[in-house]
Amino acid sequence: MDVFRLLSRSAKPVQETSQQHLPSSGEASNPQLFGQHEESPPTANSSKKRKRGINGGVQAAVLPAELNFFGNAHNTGDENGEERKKGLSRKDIRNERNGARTKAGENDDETMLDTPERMSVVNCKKVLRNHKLKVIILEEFSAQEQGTPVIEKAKKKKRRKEEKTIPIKKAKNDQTQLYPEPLATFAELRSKYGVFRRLTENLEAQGYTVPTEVQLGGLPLLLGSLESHARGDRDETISTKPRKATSGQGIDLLTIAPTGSGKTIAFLVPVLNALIEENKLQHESQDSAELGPRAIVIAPTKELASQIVNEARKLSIGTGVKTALMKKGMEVVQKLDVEREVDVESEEDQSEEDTGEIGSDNAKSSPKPSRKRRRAVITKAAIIVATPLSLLNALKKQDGSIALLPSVKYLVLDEADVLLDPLFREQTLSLWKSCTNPLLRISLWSATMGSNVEELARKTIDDRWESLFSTEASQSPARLPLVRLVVGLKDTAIPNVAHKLIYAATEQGKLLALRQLLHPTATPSADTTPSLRPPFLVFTQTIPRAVALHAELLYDIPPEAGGSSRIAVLHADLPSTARDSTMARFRRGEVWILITTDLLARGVDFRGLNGVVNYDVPNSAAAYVHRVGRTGRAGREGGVAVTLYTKEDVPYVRNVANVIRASEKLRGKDRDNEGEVKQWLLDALPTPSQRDRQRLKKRGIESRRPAVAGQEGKEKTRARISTKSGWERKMENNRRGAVSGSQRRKDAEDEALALVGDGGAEKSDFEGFED
Ligand SMILES: Nc1ncnc2c1ncn2[C@@H]1O[C@H](COP(=O)(O)OP(=O)(O)OP(=O)(O)O)[C@@H](O)[C@H]1O
Repeated sequence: MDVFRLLSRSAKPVQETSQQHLPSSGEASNPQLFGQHEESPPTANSSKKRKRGINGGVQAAVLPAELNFFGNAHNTGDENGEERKKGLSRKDIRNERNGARTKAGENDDETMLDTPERMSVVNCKKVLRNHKLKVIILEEFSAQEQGTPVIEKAKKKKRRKEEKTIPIKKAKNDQTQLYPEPLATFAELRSKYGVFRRLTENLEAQGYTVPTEVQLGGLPLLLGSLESHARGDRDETISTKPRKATSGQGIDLLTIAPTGSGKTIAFLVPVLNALIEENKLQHESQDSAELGPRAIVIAPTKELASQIVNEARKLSIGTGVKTALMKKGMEVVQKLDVEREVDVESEEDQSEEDTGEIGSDNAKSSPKPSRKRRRAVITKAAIIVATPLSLLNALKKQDGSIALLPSVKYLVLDEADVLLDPLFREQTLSLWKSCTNPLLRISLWSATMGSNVEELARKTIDDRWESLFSTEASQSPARLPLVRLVVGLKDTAIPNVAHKLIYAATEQGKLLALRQLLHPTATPSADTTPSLRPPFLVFTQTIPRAVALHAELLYDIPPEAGGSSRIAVLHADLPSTARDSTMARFRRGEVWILITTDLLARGVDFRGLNGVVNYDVPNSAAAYVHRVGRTGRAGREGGVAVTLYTKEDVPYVRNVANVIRASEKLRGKDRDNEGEVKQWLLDALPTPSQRDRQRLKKRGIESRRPAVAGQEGKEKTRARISTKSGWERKMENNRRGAVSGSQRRKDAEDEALALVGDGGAEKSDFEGFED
């Protein structure tokens, strides 16, 4: 069924241009965003300046075999094909490959593998550069510093400051760049890093062929030991020994990588692998629930949190590691103030608890919080995925303090910039501080990260360290370095999405423009930008606007195409079950147009999404990056991002225009006449002041905020979404007024008649006039 034809009222169906590759109809392309069409390394007489990007127009050069690690999405298939012809099963092929690199036995316990092939630093550098990966040590703690009591360190630090010598932390302009050996194939997870067989099999079962950039850069950093990463220009071979999860080595990582680039896998695999290893080391009979949760993943929305849980569960099948979504009524740790009751109750409910993990009915059926007979369902999951508030509520004790989480060794902040934004900052930092394990490893992930967030992360790591080891007697364990991994250009939208910036002048103009997008009347001719086709998301600034837009568009879809059931609205004011069901219907393809707020702007992964409409201009450049990043996931081509703007938005559109321009440059459209944002437009758009930008980020466009009590006239109605003109509204109001007036008069007359009837009770025998 052609969704577009059904949706369109156009007499002439829009013809697809040959360039249109729609993600929902086509095969997913290579999930890597950069590097596939890279030229061969420059020769002595070739220019140093090279054109990059997936559509850079550069002819794909044939790389020497030892460099061509990432063009092998097809190679892998071909090789498999060849080996299959030889009659080898997939498992045989895998074993043979693993065997070729390593002599790893069948036993998963044998995680230290033979030294596999290594890449030279020169090649590492080339590959990292081609894939636009940059790894920097933000904070490093020298060997002499390790194990020194903090008081001494502080004294030393003070002395250094006084002497104006090199501080412990390297100065910003003196950061050390790392060149970790990139992960060429997922098979290397096992052969080079000793990742557990079951985990790699689960990964393989998802059908991924090549690692994305963030995976090829991030996984070696998190799975290998830092000493193994080549530094600077030393051309040495690189050791990639698997690190023992419990040894406390490793790094804290801050990752900035494009939307849809597979960050979830990049943070889940190392955590799961470490937990499987810990499970193996634990005494078999020991109840894992006694340990408490060992990893916490924090995400800003319930939708993203449950998506991470699904991903983690798929990866951990058969590994014994449980993941739970934090839900109301679920307990994470035993809090002292409810301890006695918990002990009694938890014993009573032992059988129930055995199945008691996230999503199970146990969580739902947990009793309503009654202070006296509180029945705590303490989760046995090793990984808890939660929004900041849901976890904080579960940790809150009766006296208002927060219970500690000493068992947690891995803390992951997904969408870290928003979690450390004022909206969530206090909650996130409280949770971070409650993780008191000295071996805690933290990783922060997002597609956008301001320097203030980076600074806050560094400060929190420092403060936490000093508060944990502030006594002279305490000997601090080895301090972990803080590393930053950047993929592509920081704070830029993905290059595989086509952007459209449409001036609609007024609110009514926007509605007309959106209807025009839904039902185009003309065949796109010269315009090479693919048209918007369902399924797509529509973002509004506020919940009332999302609700109003939904009401306005509800009957725009013809009944033969499914009618109003094809369009839905999702926002934070809806009950949890309604949110879940709308998400499920959208994922199943039953809903084609989903109107929402920034609730779905971050992290949520809809694989076949064709487009995003910014009905209201996003509040910041970062918000734009995340909203449009809901399409074009995992390298899929054909996604479209449409932004409508009115004259009220003009002062702020530059933010968006700059992001579009940078993303088109990344795509190779850097000449003025090729891109959506022409130079004349950029010149004409005003640059918002810092204050304006901050105000916009905090409050959005003022006129679109819901009316508050006391607002009159135009102020009150400006946020309204409707195609009706003011005059039509007035006439409608007059009509409504007239109808209700006449109704009132009729009611009054009826009342009067009734009174007359009552008053004449004594005349009840009146039987009419005689003739
Ligand atoms: N190596 C891979 N090959 C193909 N697809 C992949 C690969 N890794 C992840 N994916 C898919 O890419 C999509 C995006 O992944 P994910 O949600 O982790 O992105 P993200 O980087 O977290 O995005 P965002 O910044 O929007 O949160 C998912 O559908 C995932 O299944």
